[in-house]
Amino acid sequence: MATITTPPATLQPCEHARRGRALRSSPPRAWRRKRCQATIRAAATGSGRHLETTLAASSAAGGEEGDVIRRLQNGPDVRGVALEGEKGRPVDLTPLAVEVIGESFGEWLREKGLGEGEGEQQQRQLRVSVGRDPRLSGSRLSAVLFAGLARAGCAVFDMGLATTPACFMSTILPRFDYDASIMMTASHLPYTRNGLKFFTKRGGLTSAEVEAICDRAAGKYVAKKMGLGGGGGMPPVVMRVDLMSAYAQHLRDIIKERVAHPTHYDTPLKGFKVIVNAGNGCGGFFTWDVLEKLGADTTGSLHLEPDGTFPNHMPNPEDATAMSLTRGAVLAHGADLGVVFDTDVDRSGVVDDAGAAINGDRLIALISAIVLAEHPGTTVVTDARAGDGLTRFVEARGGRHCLYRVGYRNVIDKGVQLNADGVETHVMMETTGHGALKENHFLDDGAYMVVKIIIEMVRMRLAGIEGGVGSLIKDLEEPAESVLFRMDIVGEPKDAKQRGVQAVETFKKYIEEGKLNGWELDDCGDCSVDQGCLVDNNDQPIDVDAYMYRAKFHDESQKRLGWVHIRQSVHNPNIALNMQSCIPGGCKSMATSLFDGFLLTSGVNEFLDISQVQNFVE
Ligand SMILES: O=P(O)(O)OC[C@H]1O[C@H](O)[C@H](O)[C@@H](O)[C@@H]1O
Repeated sequence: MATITTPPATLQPCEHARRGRALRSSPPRAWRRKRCQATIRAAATGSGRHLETTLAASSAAGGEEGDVIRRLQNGPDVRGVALEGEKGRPVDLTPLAVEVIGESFGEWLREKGLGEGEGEQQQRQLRVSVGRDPRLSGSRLSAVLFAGLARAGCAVFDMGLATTPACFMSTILPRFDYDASIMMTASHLPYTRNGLKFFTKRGGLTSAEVEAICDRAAGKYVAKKMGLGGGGGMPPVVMRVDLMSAYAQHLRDIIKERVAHPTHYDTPLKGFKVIVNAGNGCGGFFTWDVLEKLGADTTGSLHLEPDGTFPNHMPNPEDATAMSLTRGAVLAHGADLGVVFDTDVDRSGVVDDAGAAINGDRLIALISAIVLAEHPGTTVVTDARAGDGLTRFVEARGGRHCLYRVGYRNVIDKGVQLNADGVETHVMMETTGHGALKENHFLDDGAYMVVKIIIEMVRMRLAGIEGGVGSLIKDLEEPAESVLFRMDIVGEPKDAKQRGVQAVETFKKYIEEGKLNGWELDDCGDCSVDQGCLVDNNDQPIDVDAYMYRAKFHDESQKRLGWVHIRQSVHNPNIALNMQSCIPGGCKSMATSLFDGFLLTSGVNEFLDISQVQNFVE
């Protein structure tokens, strides 16, 4: 297999990147050789003594065993298999892994200077909260997470079942005001998985920060395996706190204040019927603690009880069953709105009163329409899988559309960067339903997105506007076709990431060298964001989510048929190939061109399972 030596090249360096930041040509950190010495400080159990062991990076932090921990990093999250039951995937998110990651996070926080230099006390104890989704592995893994945090000297606050955005809000809401928070969740992934998301008051940690924590944890893991890490001792003291009631009140207050109902201020949702489908994840609270307390009728809501086996369907606004069951309930009960949350409520989708599913591009359009009315001319950042119709929708309302890398953190970070560069950017949304607003701490919060939509729904009725919220996006042009293929990366799991990069880079090279007729890499032109900022400047190449490209296809008559977006999955060893066409049959033409001209001829079929594309073409 060829070794990747070139960094993922620039499609077209973005103006914002050109301003002051040099492009680095280093390979992604995940497989960069660590040359430093790793110091493992291991506290001897009970005795208070410290063993200090210095190991060469190649045998500890850089060694095979430590890679067990590093491979748990999925972009800005930690994700892994926590329960037996997945064919070919052993448990890797073990209690020991979670404990050392928790401990490393606590130490990392201290190193970042949190809790220092406040008044007389030079260093106060850091306060870290922990929430979790209802997964079966959650309570066992929480216990070791608490232990890891306590070993790092943190005071631990257990919020029990919570949502990911609520965890972040526990660092902001006055009664809580924690230094940091961890949410234990694997979002919409199967019940066998679990994971961690990290927050400080600044927001979610970046991929690079999580990588640093995992690197540190890898050293601890190796030391513990060698019997050097201590452990045991007294169980940590953990304070149980009720965060979700305060978070729900925070959401209720926003709705009350912004609707400012002229006749019933405290119950602005009186007369509205709203269906919630929580998919047995964490979103049930929104029904009884937000909607009903504001006067809404929620009869007919679905799967509100948390159940870590997810017996009905995965909680996910992209899930066809979740959307169609919600649609059925909305129509059966004559509801004004249906709401679908993902497991940990950082994503959502809705169904309008006519039963139309509003997720993906439609949800981005709906939120953009609402926010553009409040902030004319604002920029909307999405991932590059958004359709051309969405760009026209945003532009028709005076907004600007910036298409960026897939991955919610990438999209949010791009918005933060644009604002810092003076480009007013209020909306950052991924087509998966992760949506963040500038007005809400740049936090991807599925419940807050629904709050925005509900406020608009009530305002429309108060203003006597006919039609539900769906009427706000009636001019959104949809693509004629859209397809997603997954090509599994075959072979040794440890080589999967590198093979994935190889496949994606080969695709790019093929197009650049003119080996694929009709194809052209999409770029951002002169980088005015209104032309779509399809930029991959990769000044900070991080793991797999730095390597992704979008290319457009023209047929022999130079007619543009659509585009393809290629990238490596962050969760599983596969290449995701999204295709969108503006004409019926366009996806088949594009798939055929790629199959014959690239997949069969470039050699990538030696390590990619291309059968999905083949079946589609044939
Ligand atoms: O790479 P995939 O398996 O398609 O998953 C990609 C998606 O994973 C998660 O859901 C992240 O939250 C999203 O930001 C990301 O787009």
